[in-house]
Amino acid sequence: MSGNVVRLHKDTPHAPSETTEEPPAPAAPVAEDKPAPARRRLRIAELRRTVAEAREHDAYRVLVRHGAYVVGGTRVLTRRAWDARTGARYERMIRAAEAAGLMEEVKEWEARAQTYRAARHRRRMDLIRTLIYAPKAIGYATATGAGVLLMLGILLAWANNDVSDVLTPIETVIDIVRLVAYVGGIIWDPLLMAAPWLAVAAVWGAGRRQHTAPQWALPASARAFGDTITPSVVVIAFRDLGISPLRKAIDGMGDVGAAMLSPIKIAGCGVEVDVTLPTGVSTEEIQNRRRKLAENLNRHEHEVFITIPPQPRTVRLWIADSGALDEPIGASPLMLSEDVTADYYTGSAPWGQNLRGDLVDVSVFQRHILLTGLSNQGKTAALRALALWLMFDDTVDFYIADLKGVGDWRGFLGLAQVLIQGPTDEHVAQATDMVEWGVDEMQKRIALLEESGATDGVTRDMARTDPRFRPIVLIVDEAQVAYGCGAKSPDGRPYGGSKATSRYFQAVKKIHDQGRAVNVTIWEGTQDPTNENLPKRSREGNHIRGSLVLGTEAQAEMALGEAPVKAGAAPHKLRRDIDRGMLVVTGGVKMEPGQVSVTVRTHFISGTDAVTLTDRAKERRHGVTTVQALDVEAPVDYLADICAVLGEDARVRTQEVLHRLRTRNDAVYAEWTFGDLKAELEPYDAAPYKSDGVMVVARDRVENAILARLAAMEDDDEGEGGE
Ligand SMILES: Nc1ncnc2c1ncn2[C@@H]1O[C@H](COP(=O)(O)OP(=O)(O)OP(=O)(O)O)[C@@H](O)[C@H]1O
Repeated sequence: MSGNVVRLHKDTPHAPSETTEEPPAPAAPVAEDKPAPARRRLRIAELRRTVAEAREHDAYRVLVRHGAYVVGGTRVLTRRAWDARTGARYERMIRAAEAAGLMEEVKEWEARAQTYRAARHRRRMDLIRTLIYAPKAIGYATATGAGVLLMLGILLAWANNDVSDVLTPIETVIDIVRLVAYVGGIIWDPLLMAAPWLAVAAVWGAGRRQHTAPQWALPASARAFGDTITPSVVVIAFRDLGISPLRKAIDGMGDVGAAMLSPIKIAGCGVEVDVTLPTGVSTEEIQNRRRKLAENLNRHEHEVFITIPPQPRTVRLWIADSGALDEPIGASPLMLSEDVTADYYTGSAPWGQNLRGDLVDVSVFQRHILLTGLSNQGKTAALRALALWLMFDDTVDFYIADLKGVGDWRGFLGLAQVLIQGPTDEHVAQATDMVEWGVDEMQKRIALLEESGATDGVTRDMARTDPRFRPIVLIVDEAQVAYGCGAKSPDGRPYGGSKATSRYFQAVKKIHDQGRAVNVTIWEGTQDPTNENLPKRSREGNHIRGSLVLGTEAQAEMALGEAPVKAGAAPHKLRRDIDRGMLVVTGGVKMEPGQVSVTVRTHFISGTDAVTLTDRAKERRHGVTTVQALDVEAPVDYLADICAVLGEDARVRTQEVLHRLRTRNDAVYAEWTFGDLKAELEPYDAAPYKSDGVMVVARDRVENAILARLAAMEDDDEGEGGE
């Protein structure tokens, strides 16, 4: 049997040019089958595997370790010697300062280098002068020495009365020189032979002290060294980030790379350090390589936080001690004392700890709050923790709508004025009614404040003594249910959405706009934000925005705003299900100048503990009857009422229209005047006009107005968002 074997790759080793019946050699059948690049990749992979296996062998590691100590130690000592004899050190410092953009330091090091060079020049000139005068000086010294020895000899001869003693001192010196030469002759050879070994021992010692071997070859104790965050660990982590200008700059700095770093400070269960970046490297590039940086620092990604401090071209790293973030934080201070008190105006709620381990208190005074996060990560618990503190100020009233309704807020029964619990459209309608009530209350208060002529808004004293100004906190948990509700109220307006007619959204917006100053605030908890379930305008009306873990950076921007996320706030980098209760917060908490967000590990107050606390607060409040179901009134539709009272008449006098409206709904229309009627109809081009000398309302115009309104609502339904 015969056949032609066609080789597609001519560079295949041993490719036969002729017909062959031999089967391929069994030694490398797979490799031979593959094209050259694939074979090369295969070989590289094999090589890597071999190297990795070799690293497992102790003997190989010892060999590499000690070899690297010698090579590295030689490098270290050579550099030291070179530094000691030349201006290289100054040059390096100048390059480091230049790379870090520290121009003041550049000038300082240039001045030092100049001083060093001038001193060296002086020393060299002195040496040359010495060499010129050396023969003469040696001559003088020899003659003087010989003269002194001769004088000594003469004195000796005189003392001993023996003329031969004149030469004794000179002979003694000659004997000593001979002895030294003899001893030198004996030890010179062994010294010559031992010298290389002594040199090797010296460089080996230097290499060992500096850990110049690769990490894998180091003994375990020295390898653990990598867990400690030292300046060189940080510098090497940055150098190996894979950013070329950064690597070049750090290489250029040599062993003074630490000039980029501020002192490394202990901060809670980790350390904090500011790193000034060389020119050409942006803070954003560093943020984008968080995982790699963390790995270079021997940490998990979640253990390294990168923020942007106010100084330009600087990143601030907070690096957790390995595993420290997985340790729970202590119980809430609310659980530790039975005498907790709260003050809406002057106090702040104990919420948790920041990463430095400092307590984080949040002031909720006249602040709207928005907490977001993926489901089941601790949003309700974090929001509830604030209410569980504030309820100890018994001048504060709570109006709560829990649109999940599984009992998370049950403890507030008998404490809150209103507690709506449930996820249906009916519950959304009630929640909307509750928030709209908040708007009415807010407007009443604004009018009252205006009338009173108060100049400092609602003072603490007013809030405590005048029930009309008691702080009101409206809480809507799972607010995405309200924003996403498709149901409409009887007047045709939707509860949900973000349109001009959306009832829940509009009510929240009004409270965001004006509620703060009159002690009407709203706190919302929402899940998994999107533009649909949390409109932009609603997000931005809040003073405190906090986010638990989220899926994407885009969501993080929705939750917290673009600026904090750009500055390093990263709820999307938290770990789902592991970092439960960990919140990235903007506003309301103490921050350093220029800081825009704080990562807070919140204390967890379980449902049972929450009930213990609410029971305690209820005792102090003496029985509040909580309304659990609002009798939602169908909002009045004026246009529809006017149309109805016109009946079959084509035109009806305004006086008659007002009379018929009163008959239809006296509670609403008893006080209506011609002005009210005109104000209602004018925007629809259906205002009363004069006909045969009397003011009338035309039925066709009112009907057209209703049709136009209906069409506008349908357009709204079809259109997008319209925030
Ligand atoms: N601060 C915290 N520390 C540790 N674990 C927490 C913390 N807060 C909440 N958890 C855990 O997370 C679980 C869910 O909490 P919570 O009900 O507040 O989440 P959620 O985000 O409101 O959920 P959903 O959106 O589905 O209603 C709790 O049962 C608790 O086990």
